Amino acid sequence: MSPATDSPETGTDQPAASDRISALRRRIDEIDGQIIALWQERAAASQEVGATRIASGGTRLVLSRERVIMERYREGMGPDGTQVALLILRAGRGPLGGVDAS
Ligand SMILES: O=C(O)C(=O)C[C@]1(C(=O)O)C=C[C@@H](O)C=C1
Repeated sequence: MSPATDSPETGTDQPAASDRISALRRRIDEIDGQIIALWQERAAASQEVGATRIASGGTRLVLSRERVIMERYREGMGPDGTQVALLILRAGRGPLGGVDAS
């Protein structure tokens, strides 16, 4: 670890490459922060949808809607999109999901 930062070394001794890697890492850190914030916002929205539906006598899940979402991620991200969608949907279930199997 560098003493000047909490980020690991860039892995190269070449200054130009190291500077470029550091700049790209700053952008990656920004993107990660946005992904985390969006993940949390989505999970909260999804949990409110579920709570609202249950309170009005509906079901907790709507599997046809989940299929549409999984297809959107698969189309946008390729085969890995299905796994991403499953994790996103699981986050949205939150405390409504009952016992966590993980
Ligand atoms: O769109 C809904 O009806 C939701 O409840 C939200 C959501 C989701 O996280 O996208 C969550 C559970 C449902 O099974 C389907 C979708």
